[in-house]
Amino acid sequence: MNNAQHTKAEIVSETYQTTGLPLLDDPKMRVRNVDVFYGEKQAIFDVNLDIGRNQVVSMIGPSGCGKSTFLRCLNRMNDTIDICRVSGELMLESQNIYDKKIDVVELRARVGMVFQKPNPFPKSIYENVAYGARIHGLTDNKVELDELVEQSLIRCGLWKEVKERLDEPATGLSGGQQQRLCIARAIAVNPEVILMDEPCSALDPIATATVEELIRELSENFTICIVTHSMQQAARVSQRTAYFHLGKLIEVNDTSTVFTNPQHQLTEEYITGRIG
Ligand SMILES: Nc1ncnc2c1ncn2[C@@H]1O[C@H](COP(=O)(O)OP(=O)(O)OP(=O)(O)O)[C@@H](O)[C@H]1O
Repeated sequence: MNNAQHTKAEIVSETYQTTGLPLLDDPKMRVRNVDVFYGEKQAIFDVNLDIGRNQVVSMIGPSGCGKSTFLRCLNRMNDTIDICRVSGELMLESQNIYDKKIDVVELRARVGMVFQKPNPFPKSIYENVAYGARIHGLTDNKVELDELVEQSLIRCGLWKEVKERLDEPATGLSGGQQQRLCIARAIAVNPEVILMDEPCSALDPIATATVEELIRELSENFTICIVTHSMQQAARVSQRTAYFHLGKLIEVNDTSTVFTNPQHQLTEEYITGRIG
């Protein structure tokens, strides 16, 4: 470890208490004292954060700072990693999502996820959207299902592009279309929260702009948490931004404050490009 890194680690441990406004009135999700370990190694340290309703919150920070790990706590996706252990309290409305009685499949319908690489099922465009609704028992009725598929695709701006080819394989769509299809699949089960882990990193600039526009529109009805490597993207799509460093939530505030008037030295160094 060189001196500069050493100093950063010291800054984080000496001053660790999240700067800004991590807590909100009447949040959608409430995270308290969350630690995450992979085996012996701690990846997230004592995070306290409220996720506001019908808002977009961005998670930013250098590679390996724990953004994805934190995001995956919010719908227990870390349960799929054997060595991963999460402690602390994570509430969705008034329910502790780590309660033993929680049905994780139901939880993931309430808190949906969109991944970095578009991952449509190897099925038709129609089936990709209808599948979740069927397995979650929303409807089996063909007319209702048709309506649900159409509405979900309309909301994702994809209907006009695919309505003549609903029975074709989803894998035949472009990358940007596939990602919008994955978002349509997530919203078809009417989630309360949508988690997005770098949803545009595999897309070209035009497809990225379309997905960003979609994220802004969806935030009218859904709570959205997005991990992004792009500060410009965080600035364009989110109302709040959370800056992570070495597993700690250093600063969170409304997005314009984080980018124009950061309160913590580490946030400032990151947004001015001095931490990569
Ligand atoms: N499955 C895993 N097993 C062991 N360690 C892991 C695992 N996933 C992540 N880690 C470690 O946890 C820490 C945080 O990783 P994480 O992927 O959450 O960071 P990130 O900020 O999302 O990084 P990136 O921006 O590069 O995607 C890193 O030190 C990483 O090596």
